Amino acid sequence: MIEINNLHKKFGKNQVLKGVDLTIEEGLIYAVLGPNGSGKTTLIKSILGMVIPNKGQISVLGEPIKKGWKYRKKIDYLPQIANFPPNIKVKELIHMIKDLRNSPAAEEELITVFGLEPFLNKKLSTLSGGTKQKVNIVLTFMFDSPLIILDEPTTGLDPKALIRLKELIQKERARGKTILITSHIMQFVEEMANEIVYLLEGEVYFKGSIAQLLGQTEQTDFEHAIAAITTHNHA
Ligand SMILES: Nc1ncnc2c1ncn2[C@@H]1O[C@H](COP(=O)(O)OP(=O)(O)OP(=O)(O)O)[C@@H](O)[C@H]1O
Repeated sequence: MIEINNLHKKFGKNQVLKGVDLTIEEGLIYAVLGPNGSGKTTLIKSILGMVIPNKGQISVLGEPIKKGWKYRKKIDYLPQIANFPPNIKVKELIHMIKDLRNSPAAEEELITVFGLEPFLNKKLSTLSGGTKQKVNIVLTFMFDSPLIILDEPTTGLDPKALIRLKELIQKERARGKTILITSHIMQFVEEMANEIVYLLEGEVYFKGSIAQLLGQTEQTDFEHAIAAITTHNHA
């Protein structure tokens, strides 16, 4: 699904990615983890073509992404911070994104699932952080792309919305989608991820299942295994 070879990215003197090699298989849920500033968002944005690498190759669905932007239509992306015009109403935003994508969209069920009907005629600037995030989730999941990338999707969600989000992710996975998630919420990662990708010092420091991570770090719970990851050898 995604093939990344020897990816380098620096911002000024800050060398963020120093040779990332990563294969993302179709139909699994991957969690991209790592300390603050380790380059998770930079890696995701490189896959999306929003960050241009200094070196290395990325292919999505067999096509090098340098060849053009059309592959972007195969990706649904939830950004960490979505900056939409504050004066626009929720339903206007949904229509605007549908027009821009020009792909079939199924937003109605998602609006119901996240209880957004009362907010459809409200301006974005009047919404709470969690409600804005629910709107962003609808905007991401209303399309039907084979690859879904979620940057900190749980931000601001109440427990009910979090359950709905988890159900949604599992449903999409069951339909054969590939899903890439970054999150600092280890319980969420533990519940959702089939594969862990841990970035450290610009490289993939660990890649494998949660069971492999527990074995390798000799820990019994996931949170401690993540905390202990750097004191053990490379995968
Ligand atoms: N556009 C940019 N210009 C300059 N520096 C940048 C830019 N984007 C990211 N960086 C820097 O690159 C490093 C990695 O940032 P990135 O957002 O990828 O990390 P992250 O692992 O997603 O962090 P977090 O866990 O805090 O979200 C940071 O030091 C950040 O300051």
